[in-house]
Amino acid sequence: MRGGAADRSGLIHAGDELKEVNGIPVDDKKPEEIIHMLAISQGAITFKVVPGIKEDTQIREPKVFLKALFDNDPKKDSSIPCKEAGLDFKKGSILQIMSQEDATWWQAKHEGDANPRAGLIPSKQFQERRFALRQPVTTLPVQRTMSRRSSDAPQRCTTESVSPDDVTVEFAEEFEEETAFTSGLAGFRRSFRLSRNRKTNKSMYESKKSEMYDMADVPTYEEVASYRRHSGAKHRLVVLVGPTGVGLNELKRKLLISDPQHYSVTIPHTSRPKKTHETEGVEYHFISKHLFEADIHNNKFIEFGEYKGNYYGTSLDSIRSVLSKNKVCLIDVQPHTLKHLRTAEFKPFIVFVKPPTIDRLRETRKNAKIVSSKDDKGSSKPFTEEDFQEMVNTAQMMESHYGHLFEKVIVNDDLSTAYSELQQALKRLETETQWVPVSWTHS
Ligand SMILES: Nc1ncnc2c1ncn2[C@@H]1O[C@H](COP(=O)(O)OP(=O)(O)OP(=O)(O)O)[C@@H](O)[C@H]1O
Repeated sequence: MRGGAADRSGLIHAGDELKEVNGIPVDDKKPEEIIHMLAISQGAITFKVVPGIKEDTQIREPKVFLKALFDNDPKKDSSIPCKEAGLDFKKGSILQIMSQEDATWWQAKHEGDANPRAGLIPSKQFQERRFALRQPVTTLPVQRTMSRRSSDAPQRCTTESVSPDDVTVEFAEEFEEETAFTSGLAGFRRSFRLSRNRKTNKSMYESKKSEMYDMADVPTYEEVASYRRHSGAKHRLVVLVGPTGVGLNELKRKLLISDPQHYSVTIPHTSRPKKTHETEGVEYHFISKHLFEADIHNNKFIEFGEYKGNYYGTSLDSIRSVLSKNKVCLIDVQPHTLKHLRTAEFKPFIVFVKPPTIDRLRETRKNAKIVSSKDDKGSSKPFTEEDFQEMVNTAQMMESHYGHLFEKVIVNDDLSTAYSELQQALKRLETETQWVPVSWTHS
């Protein structure tokens, strides 16, 4: 093992031929017998070896760090050659790779670990292969969202594709207007309300077919490098993800109120006519349906939906506009959108907001209201048992399919605790070094 006693001694190498152990010839012995001799010997061990060809290229190779995208418990791994030599790690652990010589078992240690001894980890290829064998092709529950769009609508706007968390975007405009607050933060109330409620048959949403392929990916490792934002550089995009009603808007609202000069949200586009009290670029960017469709075609929207025959959407340029003002841009999206945002340009910091247990939801949300999916008005109503259950189930599904993309998980039990956890995480983001995909550090 890299960093183990033999490696550190510098005297014994892979490829050496072992002739004797403690003066006992081992030419005729099986490896298990030699291992047994080693296991029962005490104190210094003497080897007689015929040196093989020395390979020391590894030492000069640059350090490689990988972020683990799955949990690994060698004790439960029946294929590992030696459980004691295995490295235990969790999703999100940063591993320093010490050897990739073996196609099946790499050697690695936890980044920053003072112990130089490496442990065995499954190689990327091996992990992918055994995961594929373990997982029979799963048939995901088919959820169809009824679309009101006309047949000539842009192709990407289809709602016929299916996914485990088949989603709908519901633009609850009336509700947004009801909850309007001070004009300085006006952008906030115009954000999309994202409804992932399967009960609804009133909403329209583009659900990219590629979402199905997300599920086919086997999350193994991602090569990462350390990154620290230098002063004056654009902020990382802050992306909140979570089930409907979990409190994404509430958390965003609190951040905006806390420091409107520092935090901001995007201004959505719409193809609906401007109302008399509205101003272009304040509530929305008002564009024609024709232009909206052209922009959809040109992939200008990160998310878009249709409501009462009008399009609403969040454009990539609206994110760029906030970031170029040197502000922290807060957005909340459907999880399948994440992969489109994971670019060197946006360097998204993805926060998963998770509901607490159902008992705690009952206690904490007694007086809270959720946007109703049962009527067209988007009016708010108290949470029901069904809402709580759905919130918990959706959260589980999101975590199991997209958990490897979340850099921070916050349980929204007590609101002020969740908020201060978020605030602290965002502070650290601006001051501390983080591990990000290596490709983000090349640009
Ligand atoms: N920790 C909490 N304790 C009590 N009430 C909360 C908590 N977090 C949020 N709420 C309340 O729950 C309701 C729904 O919150 P919010 O609108 O922020 O959810 P959301 O995730 O944005 O939902 P949607 O996706 O439907 O827009 C609001 O009334 C909010 O005040």
